[in-house]
Amino acid sequence: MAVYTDVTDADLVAFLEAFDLGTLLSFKGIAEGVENSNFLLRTEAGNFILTLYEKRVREGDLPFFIGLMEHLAARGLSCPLPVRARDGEALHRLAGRPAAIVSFLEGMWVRRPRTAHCHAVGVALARMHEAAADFTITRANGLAMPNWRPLFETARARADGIEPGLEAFLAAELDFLEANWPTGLPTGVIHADLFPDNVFFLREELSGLIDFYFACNDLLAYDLSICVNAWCFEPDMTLNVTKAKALIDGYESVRKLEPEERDAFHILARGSAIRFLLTRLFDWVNVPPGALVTPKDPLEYVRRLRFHQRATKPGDYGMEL
Ligand SMILES: Nc1ncnc2c1ncn2[C@@H]1O[C@H](COP(=O)(O)OP(=O)(O)OP(=O)(O)O)[C@@H](O)[C@H]1O
Ligand SMILES: N[C@@H](CCO)C(=O)O
Repeated sequence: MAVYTDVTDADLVAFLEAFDLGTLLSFKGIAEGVENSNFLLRTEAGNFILTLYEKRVREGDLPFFIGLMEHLAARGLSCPLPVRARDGEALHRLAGRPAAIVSFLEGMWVRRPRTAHCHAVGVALARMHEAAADFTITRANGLAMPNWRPLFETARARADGIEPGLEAFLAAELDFLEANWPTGLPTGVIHADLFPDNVFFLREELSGLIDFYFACNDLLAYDLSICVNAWCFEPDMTLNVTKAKALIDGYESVRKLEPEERDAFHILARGSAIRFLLTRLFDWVNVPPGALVTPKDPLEYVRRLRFHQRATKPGDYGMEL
C-alpha cells in the first residue's frame, strides 16, 4: 500500500499547470512502498513519479532530500531528478500534503539478488558517498544509535509476544552498543535504506537508486553494513560470505575502507541490524486498524543480529585481512 492520500483528476490538472510538462495523459497510484503516496504520471513530456510526503517525513527535511537528489544527479549518479516548476521550486502542495514530481527511472528491483548484484550495489553506494561529499546541506540521523533505546521503550512491552525472551535480548544488545559504538570513523551523507527494493536493474546492469527519504549524515561504513544486512543474507538467515565479499569489494573499488572501519564492521552491522529490527518491531505492534500495510518481519533481523554477535573480525564478512 502506498496511496494514503487520494488525488482527484481536477486537483492534479491544476497542480500540473505550474509545470512545463504538457498535458496529463494518465496517472495511477503505485502499490509498492510504505512511507509516502506515490503515483505514476504520464504527460506529454514523458513519465514521472509524483510523491505526496506523508507523516513520517518532516517537512523541514524536504529541502535536504530534494537538494540531495539534484546534487547527486548533477554528478552523474542515476537517481530521481526533481522537476522544478515555472516558479523555480520543486516542492509544492497537493491534496493538503507537500508534493514533488521526480523523473521516472527505468528498471526493476531484484527479488533474489545474486553475487553480481551485490557487487554492483557496493560500487553504487561508494559512488553515492563520493558524489555527496561536497553536498552542503546536512541532516542528523533521526534513527542513529542514541535514538534506538527510546524506540525500544515504545515497543518493549510487546516484544516477548513476538518471540519469548526478545525484550531482554534487545535490552542487553542496546547496553552493548551504547558502550561499544565506534567513534572517529569517517562520516558523510548516507542513503540509510539501500535495500533491494530501492535499487533498479535493467538487463543485469544497475540502472538507478531511489528512495532517499532516510538519507542523513552518519558513519559511511554504517551505510555499508546496512547493505550487507539487506543484500547478503540467504532466506535461511545465514550470511552468504561470497555476496558480502562482493558487496564490500565493489564498495572498495571506489572508496577504500580505513582499518578502523573494517575492525568496527561487526559492531556497525549489529547496529544496523537492531535499527531495522526496532523500526519493524514498532511497526509490527502499531499497525493502524484497517491499514492495507503488510508489516515487515522483525524476526528476520533478530537472526541477523545473532550472526553479528558471533562475528568478531573483518574476515567473517569476507574482507581480506
Ligand atoms: N523515480 C522512480 N522511478 C520509477 N519508479 C519509482 C520511482 N520512485 C518510486 N518508484 C516506484 O514507487 C515504489 C515506491 O517508491 P518508494 O520506495 O520511494 O516509496 P516509499 O513509500 O517512500 O518507500 P519505502 O517503503 O521503501 O520506504 C517503488 O518500488 C517503485 O516501484
Ligand atoms: N527497508 C525498511 C523499510 C522501509 O524503510 C525495512 O526493510 O525494514
